[in-house]
Amino acid sequence: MPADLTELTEPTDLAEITGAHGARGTHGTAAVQLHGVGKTFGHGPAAVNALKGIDLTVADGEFVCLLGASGCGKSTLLNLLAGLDDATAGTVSVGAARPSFMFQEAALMPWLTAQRNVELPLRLAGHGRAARARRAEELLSLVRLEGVGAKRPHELSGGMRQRVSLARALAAATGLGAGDPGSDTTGLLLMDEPFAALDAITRDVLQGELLRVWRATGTTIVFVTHDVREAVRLAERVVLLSSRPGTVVREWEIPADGHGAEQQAQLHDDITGRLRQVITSHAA
Ligand SMILES: Nc1ncnc2c1ncn2[C@@H]1O[C@H](COP(=O)(O)OP(=O)(O)OP(=O)(O)O)[C@@H](O)[C@H]1O
Repeated sequence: MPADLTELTEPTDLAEITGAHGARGTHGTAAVQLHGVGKTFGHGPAAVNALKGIDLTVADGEFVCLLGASGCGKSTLLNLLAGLDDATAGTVSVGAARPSFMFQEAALMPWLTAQRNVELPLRLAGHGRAARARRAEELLSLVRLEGVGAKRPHELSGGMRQRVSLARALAAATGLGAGDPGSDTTGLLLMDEPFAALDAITRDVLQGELLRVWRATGTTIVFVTHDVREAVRLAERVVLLSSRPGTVVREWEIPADGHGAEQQAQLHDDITGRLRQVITSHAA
C-alpha cells in the first residue's frame, strides 16, 4: 500500500456519503476511450497539428496523469474529453459520466458563498433547494471545509478555494450522489494543473487530500501536469505525451505499492529521463 494511501484510509461514513466503491482494483468498464484522435487548429501553412493518433483508454474509477512539456497538447486533449472542442480525426468516447473540469485557478463566483458555489451545478441541473444544500454540505465536509460554507471566495486562502472548486467539480460530476437516480455517482474529473499555482506546502497537502477524496468517491480522474513528482505520487498510470504533434510516447503503471520512497524515486528518475529525451528531440 502506498505511503500516501495508508495514511488516508477514509472513514466509512465518507464512503456512505459518496456511494464509493473504492479505487484501486475495482476498474471495470471504460470511462474514456480515444481511438486515433487528432486535432489540428487552423488550415493551410499556418495549421497547428496539436494532437495525432492518440489511443487511450481510461477505466472507470482509474486515476491517470497526462504528463508532458508545455505545448504538447495536454489541455487540448482535456477539452476534447470535456466536449468543449471536437477532434479533427478519430473518435472520442466518454462513457456515462458527466465530465467536470477543475483548473489552475479556482474560478469561483465571487459574489456567491462557498456553499452556493458548490450548489451551482446542482441548481443548473434542476435540483431543489433542500437537496442541493444537503449535498453541498456533504461535499464541503468531504473536502474538509465544514463550517466555511457561508464565506465568500475572497475570505478563503488559495488552498481553500481549490477545495471549494474540487467540491463543486464533484457536484457537477456526481449530482446528488448515491441518491440521485439520474446521475453517474462516480463521475469523471478532468483536472488541468489544479495545484500549479499553490505554494509547495499547500500543494503537498492538497495532493494528499485529492487521493483521499478519490479513494472515498471512486471518481475517474484524468489529471494534467508537467510535474513528474506530482504524477508519480498521484496516478495509477502515467501517460507521457510528446510535442507537436502530441502523441503518446510511453505509459507507466504505478504499482499500488509503488509509492514507497525507493520505488517512487526510481520511477521519478525513469520518467524524468524519458521526458528529457522527448523535450530534447523536439527541440532538435
Ligand atoms: N485555439 C488554438 N488555436 C491555435 N493553436 C492552438 C489553439 N489551442 C492550442 N493551440 C496549440 O496547440 C498546441 C497544444 O496546446 P495546449 O494548450 O493543448 O498544450 P499544453 O500541453 O496544455 O500546454 P501548457 O502546458 O503550456 O498549458 C500548442 O502548440 C498551442 O499553441
